[in-house]
Amino acid sequence: MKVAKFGGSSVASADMLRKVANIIQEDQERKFIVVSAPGKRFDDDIKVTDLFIKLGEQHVSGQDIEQTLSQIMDRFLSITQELNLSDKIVNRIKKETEHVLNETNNTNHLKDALKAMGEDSLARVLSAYLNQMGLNATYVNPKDAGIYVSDDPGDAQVLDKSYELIYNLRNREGIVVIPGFFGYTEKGILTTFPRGGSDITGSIIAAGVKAELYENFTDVSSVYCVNPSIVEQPKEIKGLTYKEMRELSYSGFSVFHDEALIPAFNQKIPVCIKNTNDPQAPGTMIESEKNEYNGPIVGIASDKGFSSIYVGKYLMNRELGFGRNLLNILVEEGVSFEHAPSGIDSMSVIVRSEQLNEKKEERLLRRLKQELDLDTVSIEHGIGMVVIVGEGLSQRVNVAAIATTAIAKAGVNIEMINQGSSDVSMMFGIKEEDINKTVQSLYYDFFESAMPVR
Ligand SMILES: Nc1ncnc2c1ncn2[C@@H]1O[C@H](COP(=O)(O)OP(=O)(O)O)[C@@H](O)[C@H]1O
Ligand SMILES: N[C@@H](CC(=O)OP(=O)(O)O)C(=O)O
Repeated sequence: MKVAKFGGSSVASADMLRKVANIIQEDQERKFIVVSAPGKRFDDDIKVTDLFIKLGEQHVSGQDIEQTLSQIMDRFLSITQELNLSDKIVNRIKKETEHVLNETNNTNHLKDALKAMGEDSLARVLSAYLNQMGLNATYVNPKDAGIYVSDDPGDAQVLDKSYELIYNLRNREGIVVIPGFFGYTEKGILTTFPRGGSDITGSIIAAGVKAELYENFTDVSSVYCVNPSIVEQPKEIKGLTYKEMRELSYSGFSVFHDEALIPAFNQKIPVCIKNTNDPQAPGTMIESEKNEYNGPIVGIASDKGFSSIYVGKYLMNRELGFGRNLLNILVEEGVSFEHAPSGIDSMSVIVRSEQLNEKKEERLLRRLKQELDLDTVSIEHGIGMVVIVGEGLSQRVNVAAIATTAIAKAGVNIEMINQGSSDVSMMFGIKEEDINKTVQSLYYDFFESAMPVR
């Protein structure tokens, strides 16, 4: 039995849904289908999830919602009409949306209930379409599927008890269509995963039903070794390990959600990234071990939006508990950190800038200075992270040399290097505006030139 998840790009239009239905029909092992909300059909298009978020914001602030509501319904209508499905489906989506808007008082619950409407509605549309094609398919709500999650609106995590419940889905007849992106708390409140979280649902279902394979259908034929928007037609990755993919996803490979690897990894379920537009292509396999080894690193990921907090204090190295006290202040201010390289008398803490605002930053720096009795404290914004990833990378003697040479050739100054506690990645902090040329130069030296790696 396989789980097939179709992302927003795969369910963006009626044409795409026809391809999805053919893929499902082609292989009887594809029993569990997880879907996202309709995504972008073209560059300037708006994802249905973003339209639902806008609808909620307008409703909460007392603005007129009519235009956004009809924009959403038009997206679904264009799909159902082209697929010759009954208008009843869209009428039901509209009624349910209005019900959520009128009956949900808690703003967090409202936001999540609306965010989930895109996936929920699309799952209903797809199962109706599969039925129309003569297939036995049923929509199953995540609550009935057994997906229980923590009480963290917009940031839910699956509860362990879910897996046993999900296993029972194997007894259902026919094809099971489940909306991605959300589950229910033990109190029965609908709660969503982080953005892009339909991948997480797919992995949870795959782990729960103990699938032989989790297929993740998207709009690219494989995971490339760098983001294709930075390097044109980069090399494809045929196979990589869970650990490598998790590092790459966390560091910027948006093709697969980093949190989606864990359920599959725990049950050792292989994941295959495939293209809805080219389903015969082999795609990229993610497993515990790689069969093919094609170089010292598998990929280069990059991300922006980091800030570096620099603290300096003479004899910091001799002060017991300095690091703990510093991190404690961050915890109290609700700021999580990404990396914390340290020297003898100094330490930098890299955080995601989105966690800060002017007031919080001012308070944080003041508290650090006073409570840690620092000589200096400063913050730099606009930091980008470039991460090279590959199992066993730290044991290869000249990987760091190739990387730093490539970065130097791009004329870029390295602000921070972190070999990482893992054996899998090496990280470089640079200025955000230098990301593209850094990645391009690294790509060339690691993947295009014949420089030997020992
Ligand atoms: N290294 C990479 N390999 C492949 N795609 C990548 C990579 N990095 C970023 N992407 C982007 O990820 C996109 C697919 O992810 P996403 O938009 O979330 O798909 P979906 O709509 O299926 O959920 C691709 O279109 C591509 O632009
Ligand atoms: N629709 C949700 C969840 C998701 O996974 O979407 P997509 O498959 O388009 O990345 C979002 O936009 O966040």
